[in-house]
Amino acid sequence: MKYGIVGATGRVGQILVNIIKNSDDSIGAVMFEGPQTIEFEKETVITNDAKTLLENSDVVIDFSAPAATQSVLEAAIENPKPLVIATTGLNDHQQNLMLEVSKLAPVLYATNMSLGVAILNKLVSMVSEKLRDFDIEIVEQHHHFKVDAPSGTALTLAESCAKARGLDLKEVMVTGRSGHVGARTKDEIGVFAVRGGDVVGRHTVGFYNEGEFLELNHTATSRETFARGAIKVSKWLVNQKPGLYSINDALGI
Ligand SMILES: NC(=O)C1=CN([C@@H]2O[C@H](COP(=O)(O)OP(=O)(O)OC[C@H]3O[C@@H](n4cnc5c(N)ncnc54)[C@H](OP(=O)(O)O)[C@@H]3O)[C@@H](O)[C@H]2O)C=CC1
Ligand SMILES: O=C(O)C1=N[C@H](C(=O)O)C[C@H](O)C1
Repeated sequence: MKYGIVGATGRVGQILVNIIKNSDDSIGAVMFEGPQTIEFEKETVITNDAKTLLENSDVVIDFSAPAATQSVLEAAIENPKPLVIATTGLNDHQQNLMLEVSKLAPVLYATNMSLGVAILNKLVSMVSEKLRDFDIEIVEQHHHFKVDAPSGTALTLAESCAKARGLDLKEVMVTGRSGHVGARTKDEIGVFAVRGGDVVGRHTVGFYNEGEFLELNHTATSRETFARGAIKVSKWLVNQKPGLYSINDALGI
């Protein structure tokens, strides 16, 4: 299979490139914005043009930035290809574009490509529904280079918690508290971002009540987890019909 990689020079992209280079698959094309900081095989097309990337790939994996994801989605309307999108911080327009492309080709969007987080997401949904009276607070920790906050994963986890209680996340999410903010309201879901050092990714979903609390935590210790997860779901995605898929669909959980 020929992969197209958006964000090939990035922190995750470089790991992805190395894994695929050492496998039976190949890299048809890579896309990034700035200078070329790593070596590619001579048959790999290096481009910053999404159309060229799609033309030279059987499946595209995207760990980049929302602007790059948008250009790939726009090009995919004309040249649909299976897309695995891992970039976070997408706006409503970009998410709608993804929906449009998914009518033409299989698209999988996951804010976290790890199996552990996929399971965590199912757990928090169950706990949120069963422990209805418990206050939910989510804390995520990431490296100091991360540009979006809260993390895509934290937002997905918050969305699962809200949905399990029949709440609209937009109405109940609180991302900061400072000053005389008053007592916590019952339905609030707090989502807080910590940034520092080289933390790969840590998410804690806490359920707090009087007399007890439960905290569910996932910690990623290597970015290889995300890269390997994305490759695994790509192999599943290429055999699917057009549609918008989740990581749960690909993992069968
Ligand atoms: N779903 C998941 O499991 C995970 C998702 N992520 C998400 O993946 C994304 C990338 O993360 P990370 O690897 O740490 O980021 P980096 O900043 O290290 O890498 C970003 C890559 O995207 C490229 N890029 C940025 N803007 C453009 C553009 N306009 N056109 C083309 N290429 C562009 C960069 O190229 P250049 O450097 O040349 O500008 C670089 O290759 C983030 O959104 C992050 O949240 C990260 C880990 C796991
Ligand atoms: O930017 C990162 O590094 C990560 N981003 C994803 C997110 O925003 O949830 C996934 C992972 O936690 C690492």
